[in-house]
Amino acid sequence: MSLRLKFNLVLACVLLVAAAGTGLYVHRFLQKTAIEEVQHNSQLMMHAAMAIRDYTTELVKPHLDVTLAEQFLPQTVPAFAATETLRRLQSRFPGYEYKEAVLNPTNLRDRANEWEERIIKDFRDGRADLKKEVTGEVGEGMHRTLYVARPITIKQPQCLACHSTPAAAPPTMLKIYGDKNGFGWQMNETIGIQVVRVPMFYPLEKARTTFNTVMTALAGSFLLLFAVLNLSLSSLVIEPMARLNRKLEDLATKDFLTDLVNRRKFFERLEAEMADTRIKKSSLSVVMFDIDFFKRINDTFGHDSGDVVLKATALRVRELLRSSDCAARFGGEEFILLLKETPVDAAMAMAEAVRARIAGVPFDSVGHVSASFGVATWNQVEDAHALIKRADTALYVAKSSGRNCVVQAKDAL
Ligand SMILES: Nc1nc2c(ncn2[C@@H]2O[C@H](COP(=O)(O)OP(=O)(O)OP(=O)(O)O)[C@@H](O)[C@H]2O)c(=O)[nH]1
Repeated sequence: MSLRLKFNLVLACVLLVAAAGTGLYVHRFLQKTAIEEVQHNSQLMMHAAMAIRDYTTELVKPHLDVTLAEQFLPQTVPAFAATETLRRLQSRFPGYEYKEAVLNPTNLRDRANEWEERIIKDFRDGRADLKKEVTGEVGEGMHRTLYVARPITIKQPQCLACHSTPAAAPPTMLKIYGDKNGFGWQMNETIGIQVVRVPMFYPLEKARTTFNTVMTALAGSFLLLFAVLNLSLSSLVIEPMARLNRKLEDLATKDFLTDLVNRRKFFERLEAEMADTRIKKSSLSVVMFDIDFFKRINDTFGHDSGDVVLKATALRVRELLRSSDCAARFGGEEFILLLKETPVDAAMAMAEAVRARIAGVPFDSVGHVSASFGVATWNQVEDAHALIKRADTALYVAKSSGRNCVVQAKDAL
């Protein structure tokens, strides 16, 4: 696995974990904030209703009670005042509701529905604490609302003036509401609940939009970070390392005088090509050659001139080889060629071409130079050392046969 792939996998994992962690935290925080906002709004409505009730009882009712004998004014009833006032909010704030739900109301508009009845009964039967509010959620999606319910318990005897029996009630009230409903209330009886309903859709929708915005910004930042870290990784680590690796590879495999591969690399290539040749059932040859009387060149023209001859020889060899072949400096003034898919006749011809190229054109400031050649074709059985040994022996024969010639190695026993 490449360094970049490993780095990107680790980085992607870290960023995913960070995004998931942040997402979870932000989501919870926004949901909590949205619910708190709804709760705050519901408390605000409940307290507004209580304030209107108190205002009506203390500042409105005493002034209008004197007219009760001639005309019953519902505006003097605290429940009516609170309900009517908060109902006017609904045109500006749809879904925000206040209701005084009663089991047996004077005004049938206030009759409790099924789930309100359940809450009233919870208070009446002691399943809910009369001193506390009950809160909960109803509905789904767009219609999901939070409700707060407080018990309405008869605590003041003057309430019973209108609600004990029709005979005790003001005739002006009976004229409006009749004598069928809203009677029989008892002291300390929980007759209904004040209910506030606040829609949860808007704060939750706001939380969802905020969450999406935060996560999109986070994803954008992470993508930017990903790109910047990748670019930095390339320029600060991967490219310098690749350059260093190439240098190390060159140091380990190249001959720096001739720029040919060295002995170690040649063996590696030879063994790989032998395996390939065996699979393809093809042929492979090596040509070993050594410059004749090289010591004399050094001694006559100097060591530097000897180096120039070695470099020029490498160049001449390279010009003749195919790209699939390989030329190596085997040591001192000794070279070796690896010829792929080359039977012995073609290898002999190549060796002869190289010999002619070296001997045919004089070298700068040194003049005529020659070399002796040994050619061996792999017999598909021997190992790399044995093959080279046979080429070396043939080269020795070429040297002892007068030099500047090509000798074919004997077959291995
Ligand atoms: N200039 C130079 N000379 C080298 C290098 N490596 C080895 N030599 C010289 O090559 C010479 C090889 O000499 P010998 O082994 O006697 O061979 P030769 O003189 O070529 O004689 P034959 O091979 O028998 O034809 C030695 O003098 C080495 O010092 C090198 O990198 N540069």
